[in-house]
Amino acid sequence: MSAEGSDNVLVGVIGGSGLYHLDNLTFIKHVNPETPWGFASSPITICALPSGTKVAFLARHGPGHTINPSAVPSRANIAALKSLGVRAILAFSAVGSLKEEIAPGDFVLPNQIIDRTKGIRPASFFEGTSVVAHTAFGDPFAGKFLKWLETRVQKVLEENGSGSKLHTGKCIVCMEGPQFSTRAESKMYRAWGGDLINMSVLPESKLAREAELSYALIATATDYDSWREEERSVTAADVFKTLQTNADLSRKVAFTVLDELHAAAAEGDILTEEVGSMQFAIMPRSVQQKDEDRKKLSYILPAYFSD
Ligand SMILES: CSC[C@H]1O[C@H](OP(=O)(O)O)[C@H](O)[C@@H]1O
Ligand SMILES: Nc1ncnc2[nH]cnc12
Repeated sequence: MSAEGSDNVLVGVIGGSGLYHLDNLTFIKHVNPETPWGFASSPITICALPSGTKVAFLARHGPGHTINPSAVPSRANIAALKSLGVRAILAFSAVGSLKEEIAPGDFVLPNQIIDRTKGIRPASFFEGTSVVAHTAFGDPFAGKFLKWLETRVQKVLEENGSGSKLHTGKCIVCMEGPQFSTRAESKMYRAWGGDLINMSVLPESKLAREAELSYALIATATDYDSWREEERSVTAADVFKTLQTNADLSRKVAFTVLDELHAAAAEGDILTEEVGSMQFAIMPRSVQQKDEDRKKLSYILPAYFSD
């Protein structure tokens, strides 16, 4: 672990489209660790809550939204956050709704994912190494963390009085993009049981699991994608309409939950499922693992790969 860990930053926030900063928190500094997978999307902002609790913030597409979803350096993003000492990641994403009851402006805590990426994104820390690992991903989000968030996010939405609803237990489809879906695809995802769609939750969530980090996504609905017969299909302009309001509300949610989340992370409360989860995922023939690969992997999993 790098010297950056001494900041005691246990919680990382990943901001998506529209959420490029947490300017309701106090800026402390930028850090930009070089990981074995390169640099993160942008320097990571270390910022403080009024209590002094520090958190790390990373803009997924860079602060000027210059990185398209297929090119987000997710391995570097997750590795960099882990190198700071982060144990839990609260990620935000702008999503399309595949269900009538999930309206633009609503917030959602998905618990399942359907993968419609096209295999062009590096999706594992083990890729290209002599180490094989088969990570359990049946429940792609941290279950206890999701439960923990439910009441807290609900409270912020109610207090905000904007009418934004919270939906839980939903399934998000992650498509490759950058173009939006056809009408036929949008309808197919509904038939498959998809409730939401974005271009970012994979491989981010898989990599968080490989790094034994607790990961939850707050999906903020911006549009109805392209399945509604009578409506025109989604455009970026539709997405932009709700992006700013959703981002403002996301900042309120972050401001409200981060102190308590830091405390829970410090106690190990919501982290028990992920820590240790890779132990039986890694194929055990360590004699055949190259030293250079063990060194690389020790950056994210020192418990298994530090000699
Ligand atoms: C701007 S519309 C499509 C774009 O928005 C979402 O980004 P993020 O998940 O980072 O909020 C979606 O995944 C696409 O990348
Ligand atoms: N309709 C949509 N499809 C994919 N990603 C999105 N992000 C926001 N809206 C989206």
